[in-house]
Amino acid sequence: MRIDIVSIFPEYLAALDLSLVGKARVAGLLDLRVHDLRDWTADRHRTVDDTPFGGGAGMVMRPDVWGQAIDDLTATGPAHLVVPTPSGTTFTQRTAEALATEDQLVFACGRYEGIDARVAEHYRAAGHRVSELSIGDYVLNGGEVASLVMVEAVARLLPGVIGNPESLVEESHGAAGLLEYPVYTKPPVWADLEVPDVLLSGHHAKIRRWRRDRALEKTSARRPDLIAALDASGLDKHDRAF
Ligand SMILES: Nc1cc(-c2cccs2)n[nH]1
Repeated sequence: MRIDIVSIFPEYLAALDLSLVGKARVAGLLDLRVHDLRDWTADRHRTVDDTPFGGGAGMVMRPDVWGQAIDDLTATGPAHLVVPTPSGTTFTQRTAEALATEDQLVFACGRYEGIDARVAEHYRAAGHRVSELSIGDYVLNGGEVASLVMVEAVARLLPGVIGNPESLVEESHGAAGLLEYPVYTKPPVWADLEVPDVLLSGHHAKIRRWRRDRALEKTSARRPDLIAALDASGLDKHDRAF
């Protein structure tokens, strides 16, 4: 997969050189390129924004500069344009799974009051998939942090990026559709707190059952909406024996 991220603060994306995503890039599992939007400006001041038509506070990012950048970056084939915005549809694990199947993602990091609406409109009309996505109901100063979140969530789903793909099933919001059970490691007693006996029993069926029960318990308590979704998908009732 190729991922292009365009920003007026490309250094904000330096975190993608580190850890899991950084290693995946070095290993050639992910072709990730970060670009400075101002490289596509034509004026001396490298202008990327202007005042909003219709008035109002702040500045809007120009469509012509974004058009130059996105045209260049999508010249090799169909790409999925991702525009982080607080007014977008909610980015979830399902969204990450869908994006992870794409050949190319282009993240357009908006600043100021946003990107001229014609950019998304133009690329939809040109046949590109365009997703305006929110990572939550709060407002950031720009799309860079949201892009970091989404790129990490997508990259870790790519083949070979994480060591044990089985762990993707049982993690929160994974294929099981539940929040993750509580985990423990050495020492067996810490701050006068012991590890649940079942986890020391070596009885794998009981451990599996205990973990499922704790995952169902936690999900019911914290995210009843996820339980409702599971019910709708046919969660076996006795499966809730906790
Ligand atoms: N979820 C979310 C996205 C954003 C922004 C994206 C671009 C500018 S602000 N804020 N909150």
